[in-house]
Amino acid sequence: MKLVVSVGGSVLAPDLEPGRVAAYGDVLGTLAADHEVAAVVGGGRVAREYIDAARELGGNEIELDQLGIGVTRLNARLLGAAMDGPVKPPEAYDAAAESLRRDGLVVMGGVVPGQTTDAVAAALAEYVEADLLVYATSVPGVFDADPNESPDAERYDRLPAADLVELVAASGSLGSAGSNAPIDLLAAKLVQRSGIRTLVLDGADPERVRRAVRNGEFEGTEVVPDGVGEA
Ligand SMILES: Nc1ncnc2c1ncn2[C@@H]1O[C@H](COP(=O)(O)OP(=O)(O)OP(=O)(O)O)[C@@H](O)[C@H]1O
Ligand SMILES: O=c1ccn([C@@H]2O[C@H](COP(=O)(O)O)[C@@H](O)[C@H]2O)c(=O)[nH]1
Repeated sequence: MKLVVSVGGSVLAPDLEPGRVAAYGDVLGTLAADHEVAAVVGGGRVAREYIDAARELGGNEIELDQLGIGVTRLNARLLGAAMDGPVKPPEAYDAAAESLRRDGLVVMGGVVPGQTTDAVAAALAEYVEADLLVYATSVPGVFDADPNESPDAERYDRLPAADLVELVAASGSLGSAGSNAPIDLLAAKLVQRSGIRTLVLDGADPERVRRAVRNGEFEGTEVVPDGVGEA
């Protein structure tokens, strides 16, 4: 199977704890024994802190995105170091696809301003024709409202891709650099377009990613292609 895993910076390195990065490296490395594995790493709190500081200094949104991309690539290097020694993460989809073909494993961060690594993961999944896309994030799925703001928010177990697009668009998440949402709008649209099976789960423990891939056991939200499961 060809697998793309989006590893949120907030789950990989919330506090730069090497043990957690090693645990992710171990899980992805083990999965790579049986599958082709591409990991796309986010920027997390550190990216947001840089972006906030640069915004106060008067940086424009593209400059702030570029800072964010820099941090995602640092995090990608960190995860790469945990797996196979430090490597420079590919900066474009064709280079990432080439590494994936050659090595069966690739780790990358951001690509261009104006999006998040959610969209990078969805685009890479479409580019390499992945069988499965997993978002390992800081919340246990997609909810009908932000679960960190609304204690009564309910999780979707299965969500048609069109509904995901609608929900993300309604939340106004297509915003400024460093904004947070379960998946950004571009990612949601790419997931819809590609029809690739997509899971959103709590990635705090990388074992959840392993179980989801290995046994199909997972708690979170499965984004299903439009029309699937409808009467
Ligand atoms: N409807 C929703 N369902 C789930 N999460 C939501 C929703 N709306 C907003 N969120 C927010 O989306 C965020 C998703 O996690 P987060 O921003 O930490 O992204 P990440 O991709 O895991 O990591 P990174 O920090 O690298 O961006 C959470 O902070 C959560 O509060
Ligand atoms: O392709 C990309 C990836 C990221 N950015 C910017 O970086 C931050 C942090 O990325 P997350 O995926 O949200 O952790 C993001 O908010 C963007 O500002 C980008 O511009 N392009």
